[in-house]
This record gives sequence, structure tokens and C-alpha cells, in this order.
Amino acid sequence: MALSVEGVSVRYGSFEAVREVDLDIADGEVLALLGPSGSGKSTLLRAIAGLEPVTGGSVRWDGDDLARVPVHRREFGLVFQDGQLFPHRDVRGNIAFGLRMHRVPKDEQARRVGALLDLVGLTGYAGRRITELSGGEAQRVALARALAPKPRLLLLDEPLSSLDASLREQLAVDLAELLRGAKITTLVVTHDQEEAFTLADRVAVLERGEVRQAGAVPSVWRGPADDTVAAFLGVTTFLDAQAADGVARSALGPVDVPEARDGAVRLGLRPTALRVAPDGVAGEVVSRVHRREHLRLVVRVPALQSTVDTVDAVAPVSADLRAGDPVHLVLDPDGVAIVG
Ligand SMILES: Nc1ncnc2c1ncn2[C@@H]1O[C@H](COP(=O)(O)OP(=O)(O)OP(=O)(O)O)[C@@H](O)[C@H]1O
Repeated sequence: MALSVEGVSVRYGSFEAVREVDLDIADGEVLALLGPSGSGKSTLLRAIAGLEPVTGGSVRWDGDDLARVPVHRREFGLVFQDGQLFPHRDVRGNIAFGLRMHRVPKDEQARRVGALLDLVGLTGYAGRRITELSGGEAQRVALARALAPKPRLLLLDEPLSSLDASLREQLAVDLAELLRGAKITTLVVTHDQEEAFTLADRVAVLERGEVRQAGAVPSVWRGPADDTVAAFLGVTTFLDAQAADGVARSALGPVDVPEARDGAVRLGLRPTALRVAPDGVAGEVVSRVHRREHLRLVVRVPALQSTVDTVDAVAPVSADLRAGDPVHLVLDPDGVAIVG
């Protein structure tokens, strides 16, 4: 393992913000630390960086305990939400900062700055003032600055959350490609599940300072460990079902779940798991809101009355549905998770 976090706790006075966390990151792997606001993500990242003293446990790199290694000697690159660029230096000056500290020769500095600007999609920006950059450009420069000294671990704390939604989505895709392409070992902190799943090979879900679940992206997405993790990952309806031969049967009909073991299972449905169709389980629209890609509906389903009263569902944006309208719903396996 490149990074091993073993039993790490961090206290602020009597409050334990991080509790006995175990985490590993392999060489070249991207791990996303995901969790609601206040769950301890930034505290854990700061503890790994050496910015926050740990009150228990150890942070190791290739087996070596980093307890006595100060922040600037850990060879970790850091990017925060607001980039924290030096406003009085231009783009070149910002990116070359770490290189100057490492006494890299001038011509080599210039070559690295050029290559890093190409890498983050800002070719030709070297002479720009920081004040003349958009938010997205500034974050790209912050990333280039962090990467310049070739850190062995990149630590990103909500790197995209100060950007607007569409830019954030685009930058997340760019960043994912960059990290994979250059095989940069990375820990990224985010509260945004989509961002985490776009960027990471593995995710660890943190709740009240504890890791509730860690695993490969598809397995966590399809198999959240408990209701809390599932709800955090977008599940809005929980339903008991019986599985046999990869098909789960519930009051909403059968759905393919190849990974389910035979017997009783708990299904977690994201809104996209239930789609309006010509046939299917009957219901009545309670409310609707427009989302970017679909209409999001709350539907009362009489067949479920004994268990859950209403479910979330989706319909095409073009569907002219209103409260009171009758609809039929079918299950889409893509939105279904097996909980627990
Ligand atoms: N310096 C501090 N002193 C005391 N309590 C703190 C300090 N920093 C953070 N906390 C508390 O520790 C808990 C975890 O905070 P942290 O910033 O790690 O959460 P987070 O998951 O990163 O949240 P967010 O997504 O909102 O940034 C919170 O309850 C917070 O109020």
C-alpha cells in the first residue's frame, strides 16, 4: 500500500471529529472520501497531510510512519476548495513555486510549467495574472501548482465545489481523465456523490467521523452497506423483496439484480429505478418537479400502502404530468441497489 491510515482519531477538545479510521490507497489509485457536511472528511484529509495532529493511530507511507514528518516533507500535493493561489504572482510564478523551493534549474522550471499547463488544459496561460482567471481556470492552476513537484500523493479537498454546476461536471470529467492518465495517487474529499463516483476508483463513506463503508465504486453504488449510506447515495425508497436466480420480486414487480443472493433482500430504489411507462404498477402523481434530464415525480402507489406510501419516480421531461394524474411505473435495474 502506498498510503495506510490505521486507527486514526482526531479530537477537537472533547469532540472526536475522526474516530479510529482505517484507510488504504494503492499506488496510482484514486480514493474519494465521501460524506455529509461535518462528517470529518476535511479533518481526516488534514490529518493525513500533517496539518492536524492525530490523537490516535498512524499514517504511513510505504510502511514508514509519518508521525514525525512535517507537512512540507511528506511530498504530498494539496488543493483546497478555493485554490489559495498567490494573487501577486502570475500563473507561471504560482506553478513554479514548489519547483523554486526544490531548487529546480530555471530552464527545467519553464519546461515543467509548460507541460503542466498543457496537462490541465491551459496552454499559453503562463503570463496571466491570477486576478484575470475564471474560477475553473484558477482551480486548474492550483492543480498544476500542486502537481509541479511531482508529489507522491495528491490531496484534494472539495476541489470543484466553488464552481457552478455545469463547469463542475466538466472539470470532474477532465480531472478524472488527468488522474487516470498520469496514474496520480489521489485522495479527494467531496460531499457530492456524483463527483466522487466520476473521479474515484474506490470510495469511502464517512459518517460522524467513522468509515461506514469502503469499496470499489460499482460495489458501493450497487450495494450500500446500510440505510444511512444508501440514503446518502441517493436511495429514496426502501422495499423488501424476495430474490431467486438473480431476479428480485416485490410489490412493484420483478427486477433483475444479478448480484443478489437467493432469499429475502432489501432493495434501495433511486428515483430513476421507477420510470413512467404504458404498463406497470398503477399509481397517482402527488407532485412533480423539473430536473435537468427528467421530470421527478412523487407517486402514491396503492399496491404498497402497507409498507411505503409514496415513491419517487421519473418521467421524460416532455411528459405532461400533473398532481392527480394516473400513471404506471416499471422498475429499471440501473437505479436499484441491494442494501446491507
Ligand atoms: N478547528 C476545529 N475546532 C473544533 N471543531 C472543529 C474544527 N474543525 C472542524 N471541527 C468540527 O469537526 C467536525 C468535522 O469537520 P470537518 O470539516 O472535518 O467536516 P467535513 O466532513 O469536511 O464537512 P464539510 O463538508 O462541511 O467541509 C465538524 O463537526 C466540525 O464542526
